[in-house]
Amino acid sequence: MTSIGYLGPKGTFTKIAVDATFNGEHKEDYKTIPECIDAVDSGEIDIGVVPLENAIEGTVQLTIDYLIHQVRIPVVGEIVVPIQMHLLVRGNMISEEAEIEEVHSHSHAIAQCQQYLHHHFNHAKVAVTTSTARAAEMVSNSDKPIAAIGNRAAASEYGLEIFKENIHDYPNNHTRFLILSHQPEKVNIKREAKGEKTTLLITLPSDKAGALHQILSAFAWRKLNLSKIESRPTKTGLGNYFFIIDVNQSYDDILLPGVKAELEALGCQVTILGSYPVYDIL
Ligand SMILES: O=C(O)C(=O)C[C@]1(C(=O)O)C=C[C@@H](O)C=C1
Repeated sequence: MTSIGYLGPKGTFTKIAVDATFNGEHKEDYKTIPECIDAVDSGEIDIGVVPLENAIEGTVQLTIDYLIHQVRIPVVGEIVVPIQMHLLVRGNMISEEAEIEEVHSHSHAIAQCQQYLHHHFNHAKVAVTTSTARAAEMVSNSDKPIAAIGNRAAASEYGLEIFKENIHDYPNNHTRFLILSHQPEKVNIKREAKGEKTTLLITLPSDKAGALHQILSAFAWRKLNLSKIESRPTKTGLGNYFFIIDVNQSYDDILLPGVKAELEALGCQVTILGSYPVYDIL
């Protein structure tokens, strides 16, 4: 049976992404994103699902850096999930905000509720956990007046109440998750894809005027639509970057191989991180 790893425990947004995309496969939870990615790389599990980017807070840097620097696992799919953050507490424990002494959650969830926390919980300690569901689990096991930021699934998984709904700072909130696997034939998804993407990792040859412009024109004159460009440090010194570029189409036989050859002729190093379908969970 195919096994799928995710950032756990049960009740994370990553688990929601997994449940909405895969059928009855064996699902294995991991405490951290690197542990989940390592398990895919070593073959302990067949597929891993990890968060990549949130509409409010941006890239999950731990994920992208791990995929660039530590392992090379093909991206075989993307899942876009709507995100609603709620404040979760133990039932009958808290009647007003002022009683809550601590708020716990994943750093990316805390960042998505920054304004809310600033206006309502300046009195409280805000603490980071390995995931939103881990925070919910902690709150359910504690007899202190503390709260977690998490989703509805975590509230029911850990028997918590929703003290305040939709506390994320901007309404149109989504997170992109990556499906990683060395065995694409094992990836069996129950949804229709809504599009295709290719992600390229590009290293510039040297600090040269107009280099980024030359890279972008290789896509532009072929009329390839980009949906994201991001730079991440190569970690070799200040000013040295990789560029990660998402193109809104699959790796075809002509256009993208043409881009790759053109960039290599300019002295760039080009790695295809994946060419994959995109699934939207509405
Ligand atoms: O902690 C969780 O529930 C996760 O699945 C992680 C994660 C993230 O890293 O971005 C996923 C979606 C939300 O953006 C907040 C947290």
